[in-house]
Amino acid sequence: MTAKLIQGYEVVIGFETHTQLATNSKIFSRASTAFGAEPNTQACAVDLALPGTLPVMNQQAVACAIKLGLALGSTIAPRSIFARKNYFYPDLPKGYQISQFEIPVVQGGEVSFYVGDKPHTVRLVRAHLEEDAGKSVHDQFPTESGIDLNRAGTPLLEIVTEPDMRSTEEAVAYAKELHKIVTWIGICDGNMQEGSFRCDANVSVRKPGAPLGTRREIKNLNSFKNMQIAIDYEIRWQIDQIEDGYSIQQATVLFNPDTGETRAMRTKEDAADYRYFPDPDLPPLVVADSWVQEVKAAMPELPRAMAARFVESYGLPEYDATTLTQSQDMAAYFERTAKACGQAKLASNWVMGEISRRLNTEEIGMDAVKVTSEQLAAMIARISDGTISNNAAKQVFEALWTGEGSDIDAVIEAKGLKQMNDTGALEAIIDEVIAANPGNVEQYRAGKDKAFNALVGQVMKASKGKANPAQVNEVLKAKLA
Ligand SMILES: Nc1ncnc2c1ncn2[C@@H]1O[C@H](COP(=O)(O)OP(=O)(O)OP(=O)(O)O)[C@@H](O)[C@H]1O
Ligand SMILES: [Mg+2]
Ligand SMILES: [Mg+2]
Repeated sequence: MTAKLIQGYEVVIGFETHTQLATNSKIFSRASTAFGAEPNTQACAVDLALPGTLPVMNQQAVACAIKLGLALGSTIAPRSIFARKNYFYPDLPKGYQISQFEIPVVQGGEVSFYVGDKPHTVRLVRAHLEEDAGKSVHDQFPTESGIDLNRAGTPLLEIVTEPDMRSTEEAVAYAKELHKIVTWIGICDGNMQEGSFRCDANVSVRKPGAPLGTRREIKNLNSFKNMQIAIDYEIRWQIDQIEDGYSIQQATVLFNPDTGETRAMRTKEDAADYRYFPDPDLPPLVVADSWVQEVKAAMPELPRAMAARFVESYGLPEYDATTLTQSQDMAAYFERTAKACGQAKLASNWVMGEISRRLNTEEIGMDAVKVTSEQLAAMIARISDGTISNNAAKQVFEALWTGEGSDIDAVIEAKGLKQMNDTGALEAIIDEVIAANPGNVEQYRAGKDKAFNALVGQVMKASKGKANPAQVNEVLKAKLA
């Protein structure tokens, strides 16, 4: 792999992503995981590890891990172990976090994606189940910090990659692909603002061919935009340090969105500092193959498989298929439209074009789309049967989107958008245009294509845009021959 160098340095990036699993209750207790409750109303005795309580594994969380493993071609460990990761922090009243260390439930696998039109693959090391900690609240009280333990015990799947990424673009593309997959298979709601999908980017730089440089880990990047700014800044900062003669210290750094800079928070613990040991309260996690098969049978079709099918069965270009499978909603909408009108490429053009453009400008999702797939299909049918032109269709679409009309034929009628399909009337117009533009006619006969286009323009204008351009071409050519 040839990587782009920055000032003669190669960039190396590895990701740890904490995905909050979409379970109703916590990983080891029955407390709710709903977001936004009053502070400290959703942490029970188990989440706090009060004496006499015991954690009980949430089966749903394990099912989520199995799904991810199946989606990414990983090995699902038949037997994995929970460990205590010991550290002190005010939002961790137990003094340890239950995590998986030596034997995680998901091992290996890979994520494949495109950067532009170049395919990339990032290998996974592992994905392990763990509980989240609480939250320290620093902006509620002027002189004190608060602790909110609602998040304590929320199930997380930490997905760890090999240090396989070689640029910021690649890292962001990886994160977007992973985000797409975890939301697609329904194990995570993907809400980055609420912290459901938190990425830590481990960044180092080195001269090509040199051993790996020392990494600094940027914590909790909560938007793709911030991710890009933070990694870019971190790369520059590390190169500047090295060029100035300093060495890089392994550290955990925070990104400040207000300044666009990263700043060291603490020097990084090594695994040994956590004094990991198997949690005596939890037996090994045993996943029978029959369970894996059961989950597999219920897996939805994955985005890449779906894209391949769109190419195969609808004859779509690769680009269309990849774009349409950016989200399940969009893919489903496309497919309903294509099936209903039998014009897959036209359906794809409208979904990727007009529909996407309007969703973007109005900052709404597919769930709030204002033209139903039935309406779009009916409109496309009117384009392909020659009732309206593509241009007229834009006006129909506008009326549907704004709610001005809902029945396609009624809108076409009311706006007078019907294409002229009466050959006699069209011929009359063309005769008039030919008579009125002898100059253009002469030029066309002398071999000037431009003059022909001018005549087509005149006919379209005279028909008030209702002539069918293909038909105009045909009749005009015949008459001029
Ligand atoms: N030299 C390096 N440059 C960039 N990334 C690296 C380098 N070495 C390791 N990494 C990446 O750093 C990440 C390390 O994650 P891992 O969970 O194994 O350990 P950790 O960060 O020490 O633990 P913790 O979960 O406590 O943060 C991996 O994604 C790995 O690919
Ligand atoms: Mg980690
Ligand atoms: Mg880490």
